[in-house]
Amino acid sequence: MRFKQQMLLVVSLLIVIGFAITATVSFVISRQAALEAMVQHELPLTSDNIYAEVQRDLILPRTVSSFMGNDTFLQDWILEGETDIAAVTRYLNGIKQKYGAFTAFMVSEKSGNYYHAGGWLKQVSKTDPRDEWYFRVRLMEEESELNIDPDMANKDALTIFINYKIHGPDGEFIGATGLGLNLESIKSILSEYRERYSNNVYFVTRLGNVLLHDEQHQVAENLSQEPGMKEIVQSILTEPQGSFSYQRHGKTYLLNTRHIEELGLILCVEAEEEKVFDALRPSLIVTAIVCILVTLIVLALLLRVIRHYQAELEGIAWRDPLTSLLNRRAFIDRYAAIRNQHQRNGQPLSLLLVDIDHFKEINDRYGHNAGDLVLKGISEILTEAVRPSDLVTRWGGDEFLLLLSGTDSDNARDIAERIRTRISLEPDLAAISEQRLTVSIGVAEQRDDFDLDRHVQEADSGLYRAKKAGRDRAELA
Ligand SMILES: Nc1nc2c(ncn2[C@@H]2O[C@H](COP(=O)(O)OP(=O)(O)OP(=O)(O)O)[C@@H](O)[C@H]2O)c(=O)[nH]1
Repeated sequence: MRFKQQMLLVVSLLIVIGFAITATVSFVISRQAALEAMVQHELPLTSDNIYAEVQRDLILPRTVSSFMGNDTFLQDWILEGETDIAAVTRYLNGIKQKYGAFTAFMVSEKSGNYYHAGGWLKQVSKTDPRDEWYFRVRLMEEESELNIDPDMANKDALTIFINYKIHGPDGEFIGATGLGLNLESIKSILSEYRERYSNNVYFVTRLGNVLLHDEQHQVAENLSQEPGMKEIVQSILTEPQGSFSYQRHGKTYLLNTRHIEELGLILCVEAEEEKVFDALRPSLIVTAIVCILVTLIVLALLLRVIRHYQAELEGIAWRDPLTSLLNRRAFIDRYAAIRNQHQRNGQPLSLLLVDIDHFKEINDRYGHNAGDLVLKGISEILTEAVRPSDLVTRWGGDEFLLLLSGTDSDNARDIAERIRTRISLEPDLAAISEQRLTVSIGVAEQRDDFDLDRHVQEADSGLYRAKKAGRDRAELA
């Protein structure tokens, strides 16, 4: 491989490796930062917001339930023997309508009757698991509780019940009342969070049963059934708050948990780790594009610089600094190829060896600078006199060697004659030497058995003849 290509390869490799290292390091750092932001800020913040919204949704129903538990109408109605069922039905229905509750209910301790907005529903029974709540409430120390149960009065729809105790005038327990709230409103909060932040939100009971989840998010019925959660489920159920990561279906999830004491539930907010990297992808793509562009630009510049210096070096190596003509080395380098090509094509090829007459005198009389000007002037005339495909060389000192393609000796001699006349009539050259400046030219056509030395020798013989014959002429060998 050539030096230039090696250089370009090494430089592009260095740039690409440099960019790859920088991009990898910045990706790893950004990934870490994004994960930390997700674990430490986004998930806890989402959890706080949902907690606040759930709280807000429950405040009014709690207040209304508390009001019902302390309402003298209900107390009196129970104590007076529960005679006017229509009155209590109206009362419960009114509250249900006014506060948009799912249900409003009241149970009498004395009769065990369960009333709701539609009237009498049933009698609570210790043996019916559905009535377990009532027997729990009557024994509990607190005045109220929150509970999630199916509502028998509403086709067993899952409902949040706010249960309040009712006391008689002496503080004795005479019944329980309260409101039931539709879970749909809370479910819609979960959907909203999934759509807005693509976070999965679900509620789990203290036993790990998944109670409430966004419809589009599939979760096991109990956290312990989720294989990836085996090791963390105990911590989720016992620690008031927690940050976890676990695997599900080959994907990693970041999970934030928080116990909501008022509901007896655990709020779980989780995000897919992959989604965190989605945000980093555009910056990676931009880095890759910048890397490619910078590499291409640097390579293009490098190529230009290399070409420039290569041309400059070639100029130094192959050209005569005074006249900018090809030097002897360049001529020797090219001669063989040109000669072979002409031989193959059966074309003639001729040399003109041009030597300035009495050049030494010009140098001696007018100085070296004047001599240099003459050399430059003649090189310009020579270049103009032949075709661009011909070679014009400063052969050495005041000698120029011209290689004329497709030119036989007759033509070469004509060209030599034209050059000679042109130089001898050039006023600028005459002005330097204060007399007509002339050249002598040796002409030699290439022959099959000629190499360069032999060919030049032949031209030199012609030149010698021209000089000998009195100069200012062109002669064949
Ligand atoms: N100014 C100048 N002179 C040079 C340069 N190279 C060679 N010369 C001079 O060119 C002269 C060549 O002279 P010759 O070819 O030997 O003799 P001449 O005076 O040209 O005489 P004839 O060739 O016999 O007509 C020498 O004096 C060299 O010093 C150059 O680059 N610049």
